[in-house]
Amino acid sequence: MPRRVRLVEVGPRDGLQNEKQPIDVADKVRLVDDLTAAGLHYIEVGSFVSPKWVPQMAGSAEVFAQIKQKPGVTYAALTPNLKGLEAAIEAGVSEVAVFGAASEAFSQKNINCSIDESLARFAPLMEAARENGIQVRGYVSCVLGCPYEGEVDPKRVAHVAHALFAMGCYEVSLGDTIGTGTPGKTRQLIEVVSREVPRDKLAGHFHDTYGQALANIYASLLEGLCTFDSSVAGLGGCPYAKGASGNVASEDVLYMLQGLGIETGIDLDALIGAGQRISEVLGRPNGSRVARARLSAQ
Ligand SMILES: CC(C)(COP(=O)([O-])OP(=O)([O-])OC[C@H]1O[C@@H](n2cnc3c(N)ncnc32)[C@H](O)[C@@H]1OP(=O)([O-])[O-])[C@@H](O)C(=O)NCCC(=O)NCCSC(=O)C[C@@](C)(O)CC(=O)[O-]
Repeated sequence: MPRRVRLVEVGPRDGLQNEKQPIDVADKVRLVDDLTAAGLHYIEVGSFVSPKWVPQMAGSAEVFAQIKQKPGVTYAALTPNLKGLEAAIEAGVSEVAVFGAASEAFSQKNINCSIDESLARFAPLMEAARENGIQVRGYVSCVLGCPYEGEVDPKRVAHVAHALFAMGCYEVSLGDTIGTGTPGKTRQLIEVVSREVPRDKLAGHFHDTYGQALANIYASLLEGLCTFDSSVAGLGGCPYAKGASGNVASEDVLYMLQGLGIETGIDLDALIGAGQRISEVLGRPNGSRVARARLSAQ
């Protein structure tokens, strides 16, 4: 079991990208600033993708311009291609993420190209990122199931994860996009993928659609992973995975890690405050069970 875990907060991006209602730039900025104040060291702020595909992320450059960036904290963005990277550089972003999939059908639906084409698209992005001193993280979606193809062979995940790692992604986040994974399958997946990418270069990204996310994180901890993506108040879903609920709530992950005596450097009360504020802005119940329990006990 690791002594310290790194939490990658994806709420402002993965969480908000799926919202139907418009969200003001000021509310997004407040969310990121609240997360910084809660002690997060890595915040995925937005994405530079086609506004026709994901309209909610269209204001990402303005959000980056207005957030208060604290030294030592990484403020990252998703970029699907060179055009996205150029927009991110223009907005002063210092770390980006590329996103591929282990399923052909999901790759087509999400980024309008095959897996091989996506990897070819990432190559010039990686080169330009290197030239500009920008670190690149990689995502693989559908690692434990695909909304269009069903079961996904772990070897296919390992192939894409290895390709991303080999082209220069410093870390590869394994996305259970539709949350169908269970702890045994998660352990098996990590066992297979870690033959191609070292465990300390892998992260877990679990959606909680089937209520398995915390169990899957625990299983991943047992397998030696020590980086996890999560979303404050359990915000989110995926625009290209119908019915997918949010990422596991950051507050719930933090509570579990604290119970295991694992350090993160994050203040749970401040995080609960951030999650409650954005839930009220969105007019929806707080998706964190820990937050709901704590707030109802006040
Ligand atoms: C990848 C594309 C652009 C391909 O979309 P395309 O239509 O094949 O792209 P294209 O190169 O043919 O260009 C078409 C138009 O898009 C524009 N365009 C092209 N690139 C960009 C860009 N970067 N920023 C802004 N505009 C762009 C381009 O300029 C052109 O504009 P037009 O001439 O028609 O006016 C599109 O499919 C897209 O934007 N997809 C994004 C989908 C997305 O953001 N999904 C959610 C994130 S992934 C996720 O949530 C999963 C994850 C990471 O959390 C892990 C997990 O849980 O699984």
